[in-house]
Amino acid sequence: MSLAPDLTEIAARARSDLRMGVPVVLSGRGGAALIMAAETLEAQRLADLRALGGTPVLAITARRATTLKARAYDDDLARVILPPDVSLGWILSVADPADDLKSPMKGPLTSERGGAVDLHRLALSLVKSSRLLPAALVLPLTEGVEFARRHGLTLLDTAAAPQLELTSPLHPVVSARLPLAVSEAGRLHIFRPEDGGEEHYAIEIGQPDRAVPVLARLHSACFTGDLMGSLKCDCGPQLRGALAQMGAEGAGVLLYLNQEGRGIGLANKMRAYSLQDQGFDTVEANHRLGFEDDERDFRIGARILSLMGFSSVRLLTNNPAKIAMMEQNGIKVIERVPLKLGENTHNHHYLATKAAKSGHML
Ligand SMILES: Nc1nc2c(ncn2[C@@H]2O[C@H](COP(=O)(O)OP(=O)(O)OP(=O)(O)O)[C@@H](O)[C@H]2O)c(=O)[nH]1
Ligand SMILES: [Zn+2]
Repeated sequence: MSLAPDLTEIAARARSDLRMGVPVVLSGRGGAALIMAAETLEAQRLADLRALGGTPVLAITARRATTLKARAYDDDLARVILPPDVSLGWILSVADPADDLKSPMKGPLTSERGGAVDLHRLALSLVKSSRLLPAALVLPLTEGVEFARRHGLTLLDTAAAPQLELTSPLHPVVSARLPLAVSEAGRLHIFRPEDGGEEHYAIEIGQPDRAVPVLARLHSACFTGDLMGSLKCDCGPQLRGALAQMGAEGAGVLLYLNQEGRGIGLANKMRAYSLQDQGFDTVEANHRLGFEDDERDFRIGARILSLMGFSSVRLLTNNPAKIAMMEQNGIKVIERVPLKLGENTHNHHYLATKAAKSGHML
């Protein structure tokens, strides 16, 4: 055992740096690069980056590139070449679709073609998992180790692990009795990832028999719906409805997964809401921001169920992707239990879009 952080831990440090606007050095088989998140970039750091010379690019996802009509030569991402007089405002307007309709012409944007893109791809996964806008400045470096040491920057060297797994293993921390309105026999369990990231919770109702399928719900955090009573989605009524059903049956498990906004974070979800006010639906808004429809990692839910000793569930959901992910990750879905609650005039279109575009069962 070493006192030094392992790669997953260094990746977690890198995410904190990117959120603060501090650059990170990536190194791998394809060379080395200095990266910065577009969202947290400051004018002085952009000037410092320019002073280093070389040719930085702005890595964006193919989703964002489609909206911007930039060529994505690298399948899932595009490397947009910075104009010689690049400004902070230009970078932010490529990264953030907020003003796309007001000032549509950012280009024409020219994309880089050929060469290795592993580090660009890693940069985008890091900014995405930092819950920032999916856009990163990437400047190739001739040498990474000494550069990182000289500037005191985090160095993430993936040469030994090109397929770096950014989802960290989870461990139970504590559980305690929690009497609830739906059942006095409630218990709250806390699970913490090894990399110090967001904790996830499980509410166990009663004492479900591990040998039979348990009534289960994988609920993704929705600050607006769960706590504020937002009418834009159905999360609050679904959360309370699922707990009520478990209380009525006397047993169940509800996972409260901190994957706000289908995994894009609350700030990005609010960006998506602004785009929805400009006329885009929930899926289009995610795409314009540069995200996939759903960025959640449902392996987390499957792992928590396994850690709690459950191997088969009666899953409360209308989402076929959740069922597929459970099955792929070792949890048998014996039955789908529909959960249709909370439709209103504000979320009618949102629910219809989920049915039409994400295959939700009505
Ligand atoms: N990005 C984005 N996320 C949203 C939007 N509306 C709600 N959400 C998030 O979507 C998630 C809702 O997840 P779930 O309740 O698991 O819903 P689901 O995937 O439709 O599946 P079931 O409810 O099980 O059928 C929460 O994390 C919400 O914060 C939106 O317009 N955009
Ligand atoms: Zn919601």
